[in-house]
Amino acid sequence: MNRLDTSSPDFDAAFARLLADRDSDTARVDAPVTEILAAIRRDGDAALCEFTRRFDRMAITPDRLRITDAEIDAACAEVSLSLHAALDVAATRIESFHRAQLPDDLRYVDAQGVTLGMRWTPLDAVGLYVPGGTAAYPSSVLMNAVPARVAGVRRLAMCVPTPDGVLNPLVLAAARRAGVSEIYRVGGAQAVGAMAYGTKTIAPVDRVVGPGNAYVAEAKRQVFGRVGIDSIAGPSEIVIVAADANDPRALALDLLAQAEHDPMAQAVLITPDAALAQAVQDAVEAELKTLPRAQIARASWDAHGAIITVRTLDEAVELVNRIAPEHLELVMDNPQPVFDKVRHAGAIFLGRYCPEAIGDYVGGPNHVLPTSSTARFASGLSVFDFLKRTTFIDANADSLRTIGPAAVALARAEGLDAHAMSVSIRLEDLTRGSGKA
Ligand SMILES: NC(=O)c1ccc[n+]([C@@H]2O[C@H](COP(=O)([O-])OP(=O)(O)OC[C@H]3O[C@@H](n4cnc5c(N)ncnc54)[C@H](O)[C@@H]3O)[C@@H](O)[C@H]2O)c1
Ligand SMILES: N[C@H](CO)Cc1c[nH]c[nH+]1
Ligand SMILES: [Zn+2]
Repeated sequence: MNRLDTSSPDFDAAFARLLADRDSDTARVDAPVTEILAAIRRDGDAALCEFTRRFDRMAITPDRLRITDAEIDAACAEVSLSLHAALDVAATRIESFHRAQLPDDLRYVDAQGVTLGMRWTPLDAVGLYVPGGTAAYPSSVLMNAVPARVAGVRRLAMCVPTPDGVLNPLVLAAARRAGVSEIYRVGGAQAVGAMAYGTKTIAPVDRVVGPGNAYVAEAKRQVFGRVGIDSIAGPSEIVIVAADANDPRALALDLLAQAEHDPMAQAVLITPDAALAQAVQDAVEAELKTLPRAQIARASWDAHGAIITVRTLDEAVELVNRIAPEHLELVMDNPQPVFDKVRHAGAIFLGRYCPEAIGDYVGGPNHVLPTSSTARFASGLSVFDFLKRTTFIDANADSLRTIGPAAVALARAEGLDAHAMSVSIRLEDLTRGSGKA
C-alpha cells in the first residue's frame, strides 16, 4: 500500500506513479488478448472451446456452449425464496431507475419551415458480458440485462464463464428474472470476441456491454469499431474522501469491498485527518486477517492501494478529479460542497449511510462503470447504451428556397459540384414553377 502526503516534497512524483500503475497492468494484457481475438476470428467455436478448456479448466464441445432451458429451470429451483426475493428487490429498483432515463424523441419546425427531429431506436442485438472468474455476479446480470430490456433490445445474448464447469444457480435465476434465455458458458476475451465476430454457435451482436477483468476490458477495447461497446469497465476502483468523525473499520471494509474483486482492483482513501488515516490502515490489516477473499484483497491493497493525507478538502477534490475513479464515496457530515466540485467520477455515494456496496446491488443506478480514469469521458451503463439516435429533416419547397442557396455556395466552395447541383436543380425547377423535384 502506498502512503502519500500532499505536504511532502515528493508527492507529485508519487501521485504520478500511482496514476500510472494501472496503465502498466493494462498494457500487459494487450498482446495475449490480440492473439485470442485473432484465433476466435479464424477458428470460431473450436478456438472458443480451446480457450475455455485452458482458462476455465473445462472440456467442452460446441454443442454444449449454450446453457439449456432445462439447466436454467433447475438452477431457479435450487435458489432459495429469500434470494429470489432479494433479486426481485434489486431488479425492481434497477428497472425503475433505468425506466426514468428513457428519452423522448425530438421533432419541431424551425423558423425556415424545416421539420427537424431525432428518433431513438433500440439496438437489434446486444451481447452481455457477466464476469465469473473468481466470483459469481448475479447482480451484474441484472445491471446488464434490465436496462437493455427497458430500452427494447430484441436479442440479448449473455456470456458468463463457468470455471471448472460449475454453473452458479443465482446467475441463471437473475437471467430468468431479467428475461435472458440465450446464455453461453464462456468468458474472458474469447467470449467478447465470439459475440463481436460471431461463431457458428454464437451469432454476432451489434454491441458488447458489461464489466470484467483486464482481459475482458482490453478485448472490448480491441473489438470496438467492429461492434459498439459501453465503456471500459475493468477491475474495480474506489476513492473514499473521509472527514469528520468516522468509524475506521467501516471505511476499511469499504476499501476492501473493492479490493476483494481483483488483484488489479484499486482502493484509495483520501483524508485531511492523519489519525484517521492511520486508524484505517490498521483496520484494513485487521480485516485482512479474516476476510475470506483476503488473498485477492491483499494483492490489490499492497500493489495498488493508497492512503493520501491532504491539507484541505479542496486538495482532496483536486486529486479525485485527477484520478477520475469508478466509485467515489464522500463520507463526511456535509458532503454537498465537495460533491458540487467533483467533475470526474463514475458514481458518487454521499454521506455515512451509503456505502458503495449499496450501489453494487440495490441502489438502482448501474454498477457497470468506467474504470482506469475513463470517467473523464465515459459514463456508467444506462439505457442510452442500448439505444441509438437517427436524425431526420423534412424540408418543403419554401424552406428549400430559403436555405438551399447557402448549401449550393458551400458545396461549390468545397469543389463538390454534384452536391451543389443536387440542390440547385431543385431550386431551378422551383423558379421555373415546375414544382417537380
Ligand atoms: N467496472 C465495473 O463496472 C465492474 C463491475 C463488476 C465487476 N468488475 C470487475 O470484473 C472482474 C471480474 O473478474 P473475474 O476474473 O472474476 O471474472 P471475468 O469473467 O472478468 O474473467 C474471467 C476470465 O478471464 C480470463 N482469463 C483469466 N486469466 C487469463 C489469462 N492469464 N489469459 C487470458 N485470459 C485469462 C478467462 O477467460 C476467464 O474466463 C473484476 O476485475 C471486477 O473488479 C467490474
Ligand atoms: N463493485 C463492482 C463494480 O466495480 C460491482 C459489484 C458486483 N457485485 C459486487 N460488486
Ligand atoms: Zn463491488
